[in-house]
Amino acid sequence: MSTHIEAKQGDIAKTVLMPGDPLRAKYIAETFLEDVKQYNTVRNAFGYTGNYKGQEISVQGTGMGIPSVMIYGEELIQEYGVENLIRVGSAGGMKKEIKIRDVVLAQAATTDSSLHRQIFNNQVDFAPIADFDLLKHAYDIGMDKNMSIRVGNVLSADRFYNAELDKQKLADYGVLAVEMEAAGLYSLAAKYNKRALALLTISDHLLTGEETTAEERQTTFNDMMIIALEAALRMEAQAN
Ligand SMILES: O=P(O)(O)O[C@H]1O[C@H](CO)[C@@H](O)[C@H]1O
Ligand SMILES: O=c1cc[nH]c(=O)[nH]1
Repeated sequence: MSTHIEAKQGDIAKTVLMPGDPLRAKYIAETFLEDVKQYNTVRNAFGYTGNYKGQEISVQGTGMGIPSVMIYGEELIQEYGVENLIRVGSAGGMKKEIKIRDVVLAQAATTDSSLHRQIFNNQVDFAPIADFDLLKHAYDIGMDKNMSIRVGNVLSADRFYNAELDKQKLADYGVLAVEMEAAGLYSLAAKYNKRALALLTISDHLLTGEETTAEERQTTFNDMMIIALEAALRMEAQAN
């Protein structure tokens, strides 16, 4: 048991899918996994372990924002020996080439969080990046399945509501989408020499104001979940 997770040692798999929304964790477990056991209910941050095509995989809801995802990431790595951390989140599109329902693979994560200034004592602006193997597997899987995949930089914003932020400048510099956790997850993976990737389904668009319907969200979120699960299988095959 760790501070925020009540699982016993051995209850959590080496690869964990990490949605912000705990109900998305429940949905993934119920829809895609077999022989599911729930290992966490603390703070309703639901956590499950089950089998996907014979491979043990866990799903952990992380809550919203860098502070929250870093609590779960830290405990999963430090207390439960997790190796692969795969965020499956929603994001807002920031560039006109990015369409609602696209799945963005966050190759890097820019942030307005002070996280890296604190870690590196203001010496550098650290660039948090995805694990290349995870990224390549996810890209290959998405392309093979003819899914609408985009790869690039995202913004991990500290505030969901931030009228002051110059989003146009970020878009001009190639930032594809905004979400709230990837930079923290990537930095944690770098610190502990683990692997992390954020897959993000575009649920709304900051330029057009367009939003997905609940039904569309479910179908496209499924695409992202399938990519994450299949990438997890490839990581396990690679490790063995
Ligand atoms: O859908 P999730 O994974 O929670 O991700 C996005 O949604 C939340 C904001 O509504 C933030 O956590 C953001 O990163
Ligand atoms: O953080 C987020 C997530 C989805 N959509 C947004 O606009 N921001």
